[in-house]
Amino acid sequence: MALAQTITEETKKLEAYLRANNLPLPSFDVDSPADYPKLPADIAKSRNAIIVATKELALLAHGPRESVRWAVWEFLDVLALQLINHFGIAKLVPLTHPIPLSTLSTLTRLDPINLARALRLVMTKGLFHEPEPNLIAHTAASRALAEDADLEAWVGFNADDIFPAAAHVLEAITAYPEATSLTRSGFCFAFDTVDKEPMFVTFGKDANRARRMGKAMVSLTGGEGYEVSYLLDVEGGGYDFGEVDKRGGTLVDVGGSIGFVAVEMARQYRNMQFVVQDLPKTVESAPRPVDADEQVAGRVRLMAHDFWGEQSVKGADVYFFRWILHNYSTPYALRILKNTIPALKPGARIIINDHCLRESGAENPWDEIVMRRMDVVMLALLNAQERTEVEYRELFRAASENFVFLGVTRPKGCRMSIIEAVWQPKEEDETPTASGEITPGPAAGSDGEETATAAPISGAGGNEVATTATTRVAGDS
Ligand SMILES: C[S@@+](CC[C@H](N)C(=O)[O-])C[C@H]1O[C@@H](n2cnc3c(N)ncnc32)[C@H](O)[C@@H]1O
Repeated sequence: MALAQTITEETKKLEAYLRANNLPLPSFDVDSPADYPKLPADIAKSRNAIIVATKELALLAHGPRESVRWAVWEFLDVLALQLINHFGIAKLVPLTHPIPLSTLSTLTRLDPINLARALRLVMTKGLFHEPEPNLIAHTAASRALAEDADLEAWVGFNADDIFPAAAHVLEAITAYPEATSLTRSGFCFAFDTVDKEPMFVTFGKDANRARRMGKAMVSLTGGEGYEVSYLLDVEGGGYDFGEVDKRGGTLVDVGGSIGFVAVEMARQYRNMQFVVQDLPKTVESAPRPVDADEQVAGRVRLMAHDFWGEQSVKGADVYFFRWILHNYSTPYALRILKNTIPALKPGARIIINDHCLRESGAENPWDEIVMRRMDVVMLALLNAQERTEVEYRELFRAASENFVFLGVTRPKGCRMSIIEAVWQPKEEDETPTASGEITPGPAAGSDGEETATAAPISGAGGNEVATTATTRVAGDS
């Protein structure tokens, strides 16, 4: 079988590389590294081929009917991981020696039966093992969960927030088939906030939940294919801010969280100025100073700003949106772009750093799975979506004819794309604010209902999206 041959050949290449470089061979052993080292491109390709071929071969070996029968049971694996994570079991198991199940059950509120069944199901995913009956020990994967607080947060956010939201998507899209409103998503149905508030507002009221999502985002950003370094690696296809840097230009990172992306940019580009905008509570939680290097910290300004209001930093060179527009269906995404327009000077760039979906099957199969899943996560949480190049182009066109869409690039090895447009107003359209000096005004606040009105444009699959959406964007978010 060709797949079996691929697995053999590519595994040999991977193993030879690891041995030649004195690197540990992959193992479930508790002392094995939790991550692969950075591999050269050809070996990374081999590793990917193994992942894809083993998955495909397993599907073929199961056969069509059995594959479908058991595919729909995968949520039970999530349930078991949710229990293990929620009750902090990974931290209760000693790293150095096994623990009797009976002893472990005295350390947790999970009763012995539920503890044992959750453990034994996650064991099938490589977390924990049972060297002898009723003796529980760590594997490398369960150790990672015990030691990596961001990974724990990632599992918690997915299992406790996204999992219930996903379970309510059917109810949400049955009641509201257009699926564009931020307050009518699966998440809102799951947590009883339909027509009350969007997810970000719910999280804004609960510091622990908001912190967990923030840490989960850090875990995702540290994961393979999402590192900020891709964006900044010019030779590898990242964005070249050299020209903006040369003239000491300004980049506004809209929804820039606690500034970690801007800080990485500022470390590489030593002349540029950065403004990081986010909601007040997020900005308050940013480290002060934002970086230990004074030269960097002195050029990164944190600012509370609500992007449902007009952009208050006028005349910057770049308005940067990373993981922002994919959080919103088209009416809202348009609103965000339109709120930026009054601040734009001719030549100003909008740079979006998000997934850009290609046609089905164009990605390598593992990237395809991750990106398609992310698209559905956006549906479940926010009635939002990942977009294709055509949809981005259309989004800019619908926001204003004065945007010139420059296209989409994608750094090698990265799942995220760089989508760029430039503001080129026809002369009569130029506004006085848009051509002058940078005026970082006070943060705009919004205090209640916002109505996002958009011309009808085609959404994914050619469906027309609603032209008007109403969302609460309360100041307490
Ligand atoms: C998915 S995170 C992306 C964060 C960051 N750009 C990154 O690349 O990791 C979305 C961010 O948008 C912020 N946000 C949500 N609503 C906002 C609003 N109305 N105005 C400004 N920021 C907002 C959130 O607080 C969060 O930091």
